[in-house]
Amino acid sequence: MSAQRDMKEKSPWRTPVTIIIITVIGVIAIVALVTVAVLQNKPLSQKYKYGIVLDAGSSHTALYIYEWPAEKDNNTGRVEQTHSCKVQGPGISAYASDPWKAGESLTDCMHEAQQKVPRNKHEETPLYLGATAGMRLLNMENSSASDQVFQAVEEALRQFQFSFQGARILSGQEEGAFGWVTVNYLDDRLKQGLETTGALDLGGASTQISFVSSNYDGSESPKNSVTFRLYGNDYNLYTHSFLCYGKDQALRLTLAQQTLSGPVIISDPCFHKGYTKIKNYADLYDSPCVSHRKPQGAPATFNHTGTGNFQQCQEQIKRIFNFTYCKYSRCSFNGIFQPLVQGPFGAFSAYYFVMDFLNLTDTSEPLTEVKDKLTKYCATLWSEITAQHHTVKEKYLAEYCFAGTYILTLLTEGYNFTSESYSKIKYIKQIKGSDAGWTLGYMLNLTNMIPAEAPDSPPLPHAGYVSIVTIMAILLFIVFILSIRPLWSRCSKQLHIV
Ligand SMILES: Nc1ccn([C@@H]2O[C@H](COP(=O)(O)OP(=O)(O)O)[C@@H](O)[C@H]2O)c(=O)n1
Ligand SMILES: [Ca+2]
Repeated sequence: MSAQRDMKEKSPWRTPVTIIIITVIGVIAIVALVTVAVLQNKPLSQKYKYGIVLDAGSSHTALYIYEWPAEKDNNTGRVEQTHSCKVQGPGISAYASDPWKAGESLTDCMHEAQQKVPRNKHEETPLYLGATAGMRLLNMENSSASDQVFQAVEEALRQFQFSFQGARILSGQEEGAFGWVTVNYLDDRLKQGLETTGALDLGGASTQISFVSSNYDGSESPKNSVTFRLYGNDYNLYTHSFLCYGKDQALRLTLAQQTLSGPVIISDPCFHKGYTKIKNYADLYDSPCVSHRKPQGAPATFNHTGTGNFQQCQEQIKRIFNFTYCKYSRCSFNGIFQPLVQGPFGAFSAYYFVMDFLNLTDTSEPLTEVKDKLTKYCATLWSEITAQHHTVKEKYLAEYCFAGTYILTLLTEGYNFTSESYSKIKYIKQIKGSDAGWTLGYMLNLTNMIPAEAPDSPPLPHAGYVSIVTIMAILLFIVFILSIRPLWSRCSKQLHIV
């Protein structure tokens, strides 16, 4: 017994200094464990990647900068638009006779992009330019002029340090499908496999409609069908792009059918009473959408005069749609197949700009009321309109009655939206800070940022992992304190005795 006691008393564990050292080491070890566990799993939130897309539209070019977290596997982190820049001047197709100016026009926005993307990221940042209906029309009309515009634009873009990936014309199908991808990606509908939103895009020279229809398998009109496999879900998308049915070309089509006989005065119900302007026949017919209809022996100019009548304007617009032939089970117009519209829709670009200007974006309002309001707007005298909106450019201001009427006619007569399905349209400019349009979908596709299969989800989200490690560390600490408590009390007793 006494020998045993001697051994215990001589044990180094029993000296107060040792116990203090063990306690301090234990506490440091636990604090270190928690710190390492938390830091190792903390997302490296400062590291981003960037991508730049130039949307060379028929009326103007816009630059978009996108950003996404770099640490996510295969770049599957959320992509967001961080900046946009509107290029001064017209779309690149307007520089056909002066191609180098098309390249030059982009430099201001490109310099802005240089400022916005961190310098050390420039070389690795992909830069794309996609051109839409304006260049499609120029290419049809004069393909060498279109090539020269592309040459000039490419040369200008290569001057920058970004990783230039090329400039090209998007097909109408691509334009429609990528617009649909953008809207559904931003709404988080793809990742979660939710019901998708259709996309309605109204440009100046073309317009796109894209949606998933449960009773459409793509076989009836394969050229209107695009299939995607995204996050493990298959989508069979109906899409169509109507060239010449963007709002600026549709206005030409509408006016052209009123000038068939080459009159000197045109009384136009789509323009306000009191509006009158001398216009050139040559300018009106300077587009492949209408050039073949130019009246023979027409005078050089005509007097474009408004009468401000929504009903008659709608009648004029209806005449630019051909409903007489359809070789499919059902058509929208001009013999183009279209299943019945289905589900919610997002309407963006000029759909939004026009309806926002007219205060008609509230689609919970009955369609009859929307038409009543537009009837009143169109009937307002031009002098009153200009007085109410003196900051808006006259050319744009003059066209809102036409544009609003065109939108309602295209949706209800062209695409067959009913008062019920119309209420499922949302006029949108942006979703969560990113513009609705084809550019984001285009970049996501070219950078393979939407995987075909659903990514393996981690067993626990980051916050859950950190919580568990913290709880474990606290429990370990409590167990540790409890285990050294007897040693501490013995130690203090010893100190007392000493
Ligand atoms: N603030 C704005 C910006 C554009 N817009 C119109 O939106 C349309 C944009 O078309 P776009 O240039 O993208 O032409 P596409 O190549 O897509 O046919 C044009 O008709 C513009 O006039 C508008 O009404 N208000
Ligand atoms: Ca566009």
